[in-house]
Amino acid sequence: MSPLASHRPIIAPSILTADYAHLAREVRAVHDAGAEWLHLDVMDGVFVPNISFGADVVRKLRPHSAAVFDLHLMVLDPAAMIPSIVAAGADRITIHVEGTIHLHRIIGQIHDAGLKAGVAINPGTPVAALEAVTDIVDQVLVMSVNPGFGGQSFIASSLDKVAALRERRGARQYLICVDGGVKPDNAAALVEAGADMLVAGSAVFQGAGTYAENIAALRG
Ligand SMILES: O=C(CO)[C@H](O)[C@H](O)COP(=O)(O)O
Ligand SMILES: [Fe+2]
Repeated sequence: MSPLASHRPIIAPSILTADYAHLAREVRAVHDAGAEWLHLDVMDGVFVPNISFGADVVRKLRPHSAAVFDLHLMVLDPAAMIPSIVAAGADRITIHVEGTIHLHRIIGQIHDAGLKAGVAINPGTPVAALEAVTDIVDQVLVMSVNPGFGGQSFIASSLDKVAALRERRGARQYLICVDGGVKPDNAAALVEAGADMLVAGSAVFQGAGTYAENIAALRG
């Protein structure tokens, strides 16, 4: 069973596909449209073949939104970056299993700063890679596209990973999150399989309806 009181998924719009020329307006708009979380993708051009933004942009956006700032660090060796991301106003920080050889230590670093910590796995990484830290993390993130870009197609085998994580969770309290290619046509199946939080970039910012309609469509 989900650790959430009800199994209404948290929707976290990813600003990767928002209008970068008007980011403050965009983050206000999705929060007003009903998104409780905002997903901020930090990319270093090394761990992934793309560069997005860093702590300075997060800090500038912070006064424009009361949403939970959920940072997804797609960077190699995130330890050095974490203090500036914390100071910028992050609420939750997710790092990649594949991005560090000191996973346990960095989760502790995030917790010591008073934030919630998450761990992500790429499509090519099995759920078993999370096993040693699932008792200390607040969320796990299943990447359902290869990280680096918005607007990619959902990788179907991610659904099995979500189901496996729910199966393994037992009494632990971590949220199961999914990121990449999440659309109204796969959101219900993801929630049914056990997803508590859905990241959605293009489905929200480039969907057919208003932001409120696009978010409602994901909640089904
Ligand atoms: O981490 C990410 C990419 O690496 C993004 O959060 C993700 O791609 C969201 O965009 P979309 O919903 O369009 O796939
Ligand atoms: Fe992301």
